[in-house]
Formats: sequence, structure tokens, C-alpha cells
Amino acid sequence: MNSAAATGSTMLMGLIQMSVKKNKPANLTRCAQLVQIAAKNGARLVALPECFNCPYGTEYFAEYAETIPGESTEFLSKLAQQFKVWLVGGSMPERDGDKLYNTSTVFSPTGECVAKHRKVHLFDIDIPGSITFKESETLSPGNSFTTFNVDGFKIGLGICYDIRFPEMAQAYAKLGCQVLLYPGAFNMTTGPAHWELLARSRAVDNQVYVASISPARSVDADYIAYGHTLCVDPWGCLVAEADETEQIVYAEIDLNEVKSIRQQIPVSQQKRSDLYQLQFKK
Ligand SMILES: NC(=O)CCC(=O)C(=O)O
Repeated sequence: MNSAAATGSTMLMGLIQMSVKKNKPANLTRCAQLVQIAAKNGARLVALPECFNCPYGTEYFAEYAETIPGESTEFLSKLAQQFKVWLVGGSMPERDGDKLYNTSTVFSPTGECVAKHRKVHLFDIDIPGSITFKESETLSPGNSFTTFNVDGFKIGLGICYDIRFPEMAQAYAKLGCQVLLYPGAFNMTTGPAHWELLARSRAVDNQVYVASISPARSVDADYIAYGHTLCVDPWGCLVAEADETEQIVYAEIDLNEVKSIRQQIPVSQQKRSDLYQLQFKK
């Protein structure tokens, strides 16, 4: 890790698996420290986890929600500018009028907000004896796709549960993305079963890089995150993966790798549109 800039067809990503507490100012301070380290180690794009500034849980969303722009996004904008990185601000609860969203923002190295994604698929599940969660009790869903461009890469953004919907990833591939980012916080039931499997599935299906960025696991939290922040390449292989502890995962991604795999196995040109077709809102 030696250069802060992307070289040719490659780019270094720093995926921050931060430990998130109930204290928002402490979370912002820790976030700044970790972004600084990632930038110093050469990351051109730095990504934070789902709910990077507050605990994940329906009981917390209203209390911690902010407008965008607001305190946390202004903080992220300054960090991106200070450390000259593309900063994907994980997600945070957003207040817009009387509605709340789970929202991710992206800042350029000049501090400009270049993308804002509201979680499209709300996490409503019920696994008896294990976990019941209903984001829709407090949150509203987003209604659009979100992409942004960094140094020749087109990047599609989803939040956590969004990764379970292959159509969304396929739509991003059809829109020209080579990379999909999912700030997420799986739990101790679905994490071991599906976290890596889903990232590898979306990567192989669409011949894209997939990175999923989790908070570190905290056994004291109401919702215990699985951790295991990872990056998978378009062949479906793990580029890098964390355990459950606070750390930064570095992953180099390469446009030529995407191109080469898509040439070798040209599935996107072999679709049988006479039999099936994906329709989506652009
Ligand atoms: N924060 C989320 O959307 C959690 C998704 C999750 O755990 C899953 O299994 O899906």
C-alpha cells in the first residue's frame, strides 16, 4: 500500500469495520481516526458500515436521525476533503419531513456529495426463536438506484438487506457498474449462513467486485453485528475478509480483471431475452 492515487486500472479500497457505540460524537471521532489511517495507507476509496454513527435498531433510528445535509454528513464531507479520499459514508438514519430513511451518502475528495442512497429493501424478517426485526416499523424505503463514478470505475450502492435482491445487483450491472458496495450489518443468525454466500453470489452472477462493510461485533449491543467485512472479486473469490474485530480491510480492485472475466465467460451477452428479461426503472 504505497500510493494515495489509483494507478492505471486499479484502485485500493479501505473498508472500515468500526466499532459503533451509543455515543454519536465518539463514533464520529473514531470514524475520523480510521479514515485517516486508511488514507495514509493509500486507500483511494474509503467505506464505512451501515449505521456508522449510531447503534443499529428500530428503537434508535428516530433518536439519532438527522437531516441531510446535517451534522454527520458535513463531518463526512470535511473528512473526505481533509484526507483527499472518496468517502462512502456507510449509512445513517435520515430525517426528511415526517419520514425516516436508512441512507448512505458519498463524498468526493473535494467534499462534494456525489450520491445519496436510501435503502430500497427494508429488513423485515421473522425467524422464530432467533431474530425478529422490522425496519418498516420506523423507516420508509428508498425508491431509486444509486451509482457514482471514481477513476473509471462505476459503482452501484446498496444497503445491507438490498444484497438479497439479485435483480437490484443485475440492474446495476446493466447500468455499467463493475463494483457494488453494500454497507451492512448482518446478525449472528443470518451472518454465518448468508453474508459471504450473498456477496459471492452477486459477484459471480454479475461479474463485478462486491464489498460488504459491517460494524465490528459488540457482544454488549442490542443487535450483535456479524462483522466479517469483505471484498469478493468478479470470479467469486475473496480478495480480503475481516474477522469480527475493529479493523480496516484493504482490497485492490482492477478494471482489467472485470474485463478479462467478462470476455472469458460472456454471460451478459448470452442472456435469452426471448425467454426472460429484467425490467427496471432507470
Ligand atoms: N441491516 C440489515 O439489513 C440486516 C440484513 C440481514 O441481516 C439479512 O440477513 O439480510
